[in-house]
Amino acid sequence: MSAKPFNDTFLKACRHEPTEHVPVWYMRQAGRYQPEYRAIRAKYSFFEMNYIPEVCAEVTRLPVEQLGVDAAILFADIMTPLKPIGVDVNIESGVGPVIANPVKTLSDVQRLGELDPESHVPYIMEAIKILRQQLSVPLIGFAGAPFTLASYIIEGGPSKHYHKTKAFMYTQPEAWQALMDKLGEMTIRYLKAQIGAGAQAVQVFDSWVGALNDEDYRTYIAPVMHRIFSALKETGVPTIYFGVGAGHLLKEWDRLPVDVVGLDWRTSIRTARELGVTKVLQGNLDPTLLLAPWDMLEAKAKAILDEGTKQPGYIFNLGHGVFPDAKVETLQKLTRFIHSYRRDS
Ligand SMILES: Cc1c2[nH]c(c1CCC(=O)O)Cc1[nH]c(c(CCC(=O)O)c1C)Cc1[nH]c(c(CCC(=O)O)c1C)Cc1[nH]c(c(C)c1CCC(=O)O)C2
Repeated sequence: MSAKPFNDTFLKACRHEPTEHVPVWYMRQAGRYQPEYRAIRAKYSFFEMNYIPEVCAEVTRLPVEQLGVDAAILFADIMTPLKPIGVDVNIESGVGPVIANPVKTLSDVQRLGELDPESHVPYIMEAIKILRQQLSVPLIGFAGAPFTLASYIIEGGPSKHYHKTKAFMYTQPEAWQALMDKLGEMTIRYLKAQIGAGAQAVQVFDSWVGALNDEDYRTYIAPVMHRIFSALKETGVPTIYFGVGAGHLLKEWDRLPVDVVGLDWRTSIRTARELGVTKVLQGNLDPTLLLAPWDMLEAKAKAILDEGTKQPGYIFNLGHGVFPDAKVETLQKLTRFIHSYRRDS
């Protein structure tokens, strides 16, 4: 049991409530920039780290203890629930997810199974239960969103332009719909199971949905995202929606029953507010700035804090994940700076 009092700053911000300091956590706060992570990773494959709840919990706790952030994010991958439903995926270091049996047709979609979290990913629920005993900050669960998962399943790996994915969407509407239904249902089950096990907030990563224009987003994606966030609303646990290069979709996102919108580094908080986004905002320091001189990094972080804290309900984060070449010391210093920040007026 942790002796520290529980720090609920992050959860308060998710609920639009004022907080004494600005809560901060970092996407990819567990990863290769940490020597301790690299040492553990040297012993296991990515999914082995996932399968052993004690290892998963240790890697999840590492950045909380090392950086002093206000939330933990479960150590897993957006691909984790796809393996048990029949996607032959591997995580290759420096590449990302690689899929041996990409989906090409409706029958490929129909072959994908239904996720039963208790029997398919019991290790995830076990890791969450262990972490809830150990952590004195909230634990964020997460999942990939249907478009982003579909992009890996259809392309077979990382992609630049998502040609195959979009061609599939345009030319095989019935199969696309079936895939969205299946992945939407999987996401709901997976996140509800994480919440049932103790996750105190959930983030849905739609990293690559910015590849769609706003009309296609409305047609092909908004309905399934609506279904997911409506289903999660019943749990009362705060939800976060994040995407990269998705600034043009923010008006659509503001209509979803989601609590927090995660901004990538391209769209400023001011722009999001000017577009009329009313949700709690999370973000969005360009992660490359972690490599810049400290004075520049501090000035950019301060400018973001000045914008973000204009109203209650703001969470500091990076505008995408920490890169492997970031320094632990820089993230420690940044975290201290965020915590010491107070608005001038
Ligand atoms: C698109 C996406 C993936 N995975 C994820 C996303 C959405 C976020 C984003 O846009 O970055 C989400 C993710 N992946 C991982 C986490 C763990 C929690 C955390 O943020 O600390 C989370 C939340 C661990 C991981 N997932 C991965 C690593 C690196 C694995 C290793 O040690 O080799 C980690 C720590 C692998 C992975 N998995 C994926 C990619 C692009 C990569 C990175 C490729 C690389 O740089 O090696 C798919």
